[in-house]
Amino acid sequence: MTETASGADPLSWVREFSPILSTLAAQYRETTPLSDQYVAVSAPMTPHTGLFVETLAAAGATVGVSGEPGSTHRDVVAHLESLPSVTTFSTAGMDGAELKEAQRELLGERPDLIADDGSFLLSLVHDEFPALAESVVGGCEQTTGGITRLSAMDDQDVLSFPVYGVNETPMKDTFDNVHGTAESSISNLVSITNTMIGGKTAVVVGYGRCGRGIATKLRDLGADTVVTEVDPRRALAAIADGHRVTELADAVGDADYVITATGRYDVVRREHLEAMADDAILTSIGSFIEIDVDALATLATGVSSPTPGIDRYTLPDGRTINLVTEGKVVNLSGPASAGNPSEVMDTTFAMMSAALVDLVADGRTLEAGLHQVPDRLDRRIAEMKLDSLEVTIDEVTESQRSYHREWAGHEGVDSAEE
Ligand SMILES: NC(=O)c1ccc[n+]([C@@H]2O[C@H](COP(=O)([O-])OP(=O)(O)OC[C@H]3O[C@@H](n4cnc5c(N)ncnc54)[C@H](O)[C@@H]3O)[C@@H](O)[C@H]2O)c1
Repeated sequence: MTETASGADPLSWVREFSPILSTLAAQYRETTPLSDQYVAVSAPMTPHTGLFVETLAAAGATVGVSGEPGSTHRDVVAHLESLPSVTTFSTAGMDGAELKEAQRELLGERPDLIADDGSFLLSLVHDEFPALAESVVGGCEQTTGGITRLSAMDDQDVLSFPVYGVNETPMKDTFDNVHGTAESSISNLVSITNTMIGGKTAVVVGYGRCGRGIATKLRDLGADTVVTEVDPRRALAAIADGHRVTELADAVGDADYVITATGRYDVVRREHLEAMADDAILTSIGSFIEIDVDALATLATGVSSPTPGIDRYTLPDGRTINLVTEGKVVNLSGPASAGNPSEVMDTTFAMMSAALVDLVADGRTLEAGLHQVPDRLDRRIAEMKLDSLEVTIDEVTESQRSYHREWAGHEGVDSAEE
């Protein structure tokens, strides 16, 4: 992982592309909306997360941060440790068990608010610290995988406090998941493998927000794209968008790349690995749980590392499968990975900051459970982004508003084909 020279501010580059967080930090410094709040943050320890933590500190919060395996930037940890109101609880190189212990230690600080990525802290606090969960004011979650777990917890009525689903906001949905993830995943895949996309066959597993963005951009780069799905509507959308759709077991035999984007467990399993084309490049952009790496290790007769970020597994019949970044998400776990583009993380972390401030705003009383972020916050972040781009847009007129408010007495036919 590339880091800044010792002594340099590791956030300075991303700061230049993060006008919304900078504006919010300046506003929050005046109003200190999070004074007296302890915020526990769990997120990949990248420069973007560093800026988010700085913004919370500017808002008056005391902040504790833990990262995730494979994506911790040591210089960011050192920078955050130098801030008076910030403590880091994880270090680069920690494995899953050590990280969980670090998260327990972080929860030992009795946070008022939790900002999560993957719902690791939010599920841990409910699972192991139910008394503490009762005292947490609220939380927010920025990933699809995290929202899946939180939805299950909400359905089972186990959430003890309100949580804003930042992942479900139009801004996150449209820019981060579709464009940001696709751009950063493809650019990381290309730079780690040093291969050309044009003319290759790329199998994209999962045609949700990320998968659709990735398949579309891969095709724009000249790939022959094949999509696999479990949802018939998403499969139809992929066909209508011009991709081939088939079952994964059929698709892998011709694949130059297999790219998972589901957030689901064991999506690429032994039967797929056994049928995979010789020299296929296998990677995940959704989560480290999607490829059954243990099955690959069991099948293989040997493994080598032809270049940083690639493990080449040799199968008994001589075929090889190239696993990228050990099956961990490619845009965060490669030797030089920095995650999603700064401009995208700027709006996502701005939304996370605004959601936390909203949870403790005067008079706010939200019931325990998973909540949509209020549209006013999403619009505000979008407006700030447009302002930063110096782009202006039209406004809805009063006559348009009143036409759509009135439901009786319309003349003529009001059909979709008017
Ligand atoms: N790497 C990143 O920077 C980054 C950024 C955003 C999201 N993500 C992650 O990417 C994953 C996908 O996110 P999303 O927003 O696109 O989710 P989504 O729910 O919109 O899409 C997931 C799709 O996968 C499909 N799917 C599920 N199981 C499948 C299977 N076995 N085979 C084929 N398709 C299957 C679903 O039907 C769905 O269409 C999540 O884990 C999310 O956390 C990663």
